[in-house]
Amino acid sequence: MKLLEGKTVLVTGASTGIGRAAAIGAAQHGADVAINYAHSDGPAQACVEAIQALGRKAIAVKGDVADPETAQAFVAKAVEALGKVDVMVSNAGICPFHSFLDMPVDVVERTFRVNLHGAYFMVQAAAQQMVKQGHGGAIVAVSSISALVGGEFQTHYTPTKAGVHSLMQSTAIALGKYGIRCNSVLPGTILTEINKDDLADAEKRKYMEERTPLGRLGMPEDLAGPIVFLASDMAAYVTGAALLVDGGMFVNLQ
Ligand SMILES: NC(=O)C1=CN([C@@H]2O[C@H](COP(=O)(O)OP(=O)(O)OC[C@H]3O[C@@H](n4cnc5c(N)ncnc54)[C@H](OP(=O)(O)O)[C@@H]3O)[C@@H](O)[C@H]2O)C=CC1
Ligand SMILES: C[C@H](O)[C@@H]1OC(=O)[C@H](O)[C@@H]1O
Repeated sequence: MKLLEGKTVLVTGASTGIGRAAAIGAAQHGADVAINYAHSDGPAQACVEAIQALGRKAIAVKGDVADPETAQAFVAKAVEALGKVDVMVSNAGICPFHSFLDMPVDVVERTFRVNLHGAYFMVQAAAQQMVKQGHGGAIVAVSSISALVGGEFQTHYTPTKAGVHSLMQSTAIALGKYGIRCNSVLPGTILTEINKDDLADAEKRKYMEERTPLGRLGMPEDLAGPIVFLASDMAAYVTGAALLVDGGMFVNLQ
């Protein structure tokens, strides 16, 4: 059963990792897809080709989500190429691990701007278009288990993920009257580029695996199903919700 037949889905940060898996997952469920990315031209093009190989339309639009104009341009180009916006998956993010006491100001500001300001303006631009179209829509933001728990080397990152979770709660209220649903997924530790260096430490990786009741770290594809579900009419009465996708890590106190 295809859950997104006839829908147009926009995904930010979809050259690699969770965004790429979400974009391809949406195409497997019948959607045309526009992806945003910042630097990785080759992987972004490869993602577009993977979607086209599934028989769906796809475009890649390069742009830094930290710049509010990127959001307006992404939505405009998606509408020009694919006709409309039904779903926005706000996923782009960075996590430059760093200790707290000597945290450089520019690392904090960049992380806030990409992860939180970027999500805010992408969600706003998509919602403006959905309201103009007049037939509702769905927004799924990629927050994190880190919205709920802390990290010693993530003091600049975890507040952005809590912020994204909170943004979905408030936009669910602001946009419900337009039939636009807003939800977040909260991934646990998923093996992607963002944590390749961090998890190169074999001891840390083993510790993270052992903390996960399902016995393994996540793969980007583990997020595709939950994101497609929240984007689809199967979740027609779900808004303002947050779905942990963490192999059980959050509940594993001892
Ligand atoms: N991996 C994990 O364990 C977890 C990840 N997350 C969240 O998942 C999201 C995706 O990360 P993940 O897939 O893991 O990591 P990746 O590094 O694989 O993917 C990050 C994506 O975001 C894009 N991106 C980065 N900065 C910008 C920017 N300024 N403007 C536009 N696009 C940008 C990258 O594009 P490019 O390469 O072109 O720069 C890339 O496509 C993030 O929001 C992260 O916080 C949440 C919980 C756990
Ligand atoms: C990048 C980290 O490995 C990852 O990011 C998150 O949001 C998770 O909490 C993990 O710490």
